[in-house]
Amino acid sequence: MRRSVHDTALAGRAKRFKCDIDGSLHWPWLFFACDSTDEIDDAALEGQACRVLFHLHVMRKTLERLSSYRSLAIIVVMIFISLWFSYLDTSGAMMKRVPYSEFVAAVSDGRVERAEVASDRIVATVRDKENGPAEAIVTDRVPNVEERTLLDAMQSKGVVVTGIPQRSSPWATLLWTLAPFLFMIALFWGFSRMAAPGRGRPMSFGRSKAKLYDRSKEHPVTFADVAGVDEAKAELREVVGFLKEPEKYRAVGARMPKGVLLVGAPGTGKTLLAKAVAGESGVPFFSMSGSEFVEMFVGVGASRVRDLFEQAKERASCIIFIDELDAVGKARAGAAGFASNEEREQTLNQLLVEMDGFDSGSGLVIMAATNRPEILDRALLRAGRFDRQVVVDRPDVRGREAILQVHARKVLLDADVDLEVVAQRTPGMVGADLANVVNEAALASVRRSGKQVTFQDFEEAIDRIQLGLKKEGRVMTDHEKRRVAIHEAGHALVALSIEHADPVHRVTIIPRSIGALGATLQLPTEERYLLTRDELRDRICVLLGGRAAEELACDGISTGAQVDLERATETVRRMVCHFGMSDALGPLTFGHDAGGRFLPWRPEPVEGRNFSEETARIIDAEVKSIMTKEHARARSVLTTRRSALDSVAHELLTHETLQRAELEAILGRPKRESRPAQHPRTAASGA
Ligand SMILES: Nc1ncnc2c1ncn2[C@@H]1O[C@H](COP(=O)(O)OP(=O)(O)OP(=O)(O)O)[C@@H](O)[C@H]1O
Ligand SMILES: [Zn+2]
Repeated sequence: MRRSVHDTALAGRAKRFKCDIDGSLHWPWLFFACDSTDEIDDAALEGQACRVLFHLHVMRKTLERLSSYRSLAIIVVMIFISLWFSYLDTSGAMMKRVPYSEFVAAVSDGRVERAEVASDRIVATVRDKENGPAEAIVTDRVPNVEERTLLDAMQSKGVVVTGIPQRSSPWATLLWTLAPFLFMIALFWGFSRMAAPGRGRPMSFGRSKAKLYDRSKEHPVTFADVAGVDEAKAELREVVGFLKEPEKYRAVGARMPKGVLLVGAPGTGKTLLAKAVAGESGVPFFSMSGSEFVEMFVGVGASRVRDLFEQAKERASCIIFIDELDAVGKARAGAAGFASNEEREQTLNQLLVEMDGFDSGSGLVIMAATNRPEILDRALLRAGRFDRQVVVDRPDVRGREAILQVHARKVLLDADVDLEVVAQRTPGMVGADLANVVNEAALASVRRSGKQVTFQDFEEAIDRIQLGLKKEGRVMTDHEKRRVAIHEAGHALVALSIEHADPVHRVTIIPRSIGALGATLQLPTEERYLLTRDELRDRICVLLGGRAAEELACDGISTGAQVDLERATETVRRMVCHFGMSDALGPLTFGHDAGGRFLPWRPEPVEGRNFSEETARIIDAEVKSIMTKEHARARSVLTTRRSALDSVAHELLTHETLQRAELEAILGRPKRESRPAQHPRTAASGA
């Protein structure tokens, strides 16, 4: 009786196949194998027959992958052509065929030049009777008839006689001709086996490399794991709402944004937020980095984009997350642009096409992250694409505390640890840095074999991250040590003496691995978003304090002030060129600002100067004049407090590190009002 293979049988067979064929089987193939076996009796499917059938079907699948029957047809034709030629070659069908007697006559006439003798025929080169040109002939050999006499006759006439290989059987010929093709097929078979999930994919350039996070498999990230970015979270809650209950939105006719772009400085938690959206809404999450799309070959990126969207659409509702969107989404070069990059542009175009190509009600949400929104192609940002932009800001002091709390859940904290103070000590740090601080503190605790993480461990961790490792093994001469002490004392004293400088938190002459021989740590009194001209000037003055102290108290100056001078010059230049803070030039800006919004550096140099030679000269003069003024001011502060400078330097040499209270004890009450430290931010000046 013939009947269909029903589901349970199929499932059982699938299990068996799985162990039979070392796990490389996956479901689609099984279905493929079965859509033709359903006509076959169940019993016949058992055992060997079943396996053979399966292999045959897999083979067919493989051939299909070879872009199917057209190439198969070509292969078959090629096989026939080569078979035909080898037949002609071995049978001598293109040569003149002569009767045996005629050949014998030619031998006795001495017209035969050479002869190749096989078991069933003789191929020879024979001149014709008029001594014309030699031609190749073939004759059927009659075995055992006058054989010896013929050979003797040929030898006596000086014919070169050689043997030729036996004509091989047609089957062997077929096999040899087929060998390369069989080899190729085997190769593809191997490749397609490798294409099974969980293995490398040699033939899959165009496949997207997206990683799929399935909520059911991993511990899902939720909004509780992301702290300090409350505005961003609030905006993303809406996306979660949509993914959870799309009908509610559809009912009112509300359209969800197709794309959400997270912008913010590196390490602020953009990736984490995207994962949290997936975790909260419980949908699959495809994650891929922008740089993974772009390969050397034109067209690969585009097909990866296509593949990614195809995979995602099958699984909607789901989230596609593209990290480092700027790697593909950089503005396209104009028509005249030399540096146009064909591959990247194609990839970007494909991305634009795909984003247009799905319906915003389909449950597919695209999220992307970048820290360079300013270089993105305008087309990406227009309505209907990444039409919602969420800024993930650097956390403020309360945000930092919240982030520290999230990460401190995983470590054993000593009772003396106040995360609020740690947050105050880590201004400017982002989520990734803070995660690092907690981890470094835990490591510090292990190093000293502690049971819990103490506040001291946190202090050490912060220093490690801000200033680099302590270089305790570094031996400095007493001379050098004294110079560093004076230099740092100079910074500290100037900072304590002028009105707008941030209070000094700590001075140290312990060398650190990031090039600094000592450091003066200042913490601002509150979280600041603006700086006045006076504050900037005072900063410059503090930076120049180190050099000024060396001039006054050491014999001559040293290389130790390089970093200070660089920073001071950069600040002055920005004051003059970008902040309009110079009297001679007035409220104008010159040149291009040297930083992105979220990155402190500009990745590509901006060419061209938008001011005249004359202005350039005035800018230089202004920069120089401000620097000179501040330098003179620092010197005068230190000259009037020369004895204080010496005593701070002396204390530094004995104790190596001075805290704020100790400094104040040496100097007496500072001259200016010091406001209580609440929301500090750091400005560490190097050696
Ligand atoms: N707001 C935050 N709350 C808790 N942890 C955070 C936060 N921000 C960052 N982190 C920690 O830092 C790690 C790195 O963050 P993430 O990769 O999300 O940053 P990113 O903004 O995507 O950085 P990049 O722009 O460099 O890709 C996270 O795995 C997490 O441990
Ligand atoms: Zn210095």
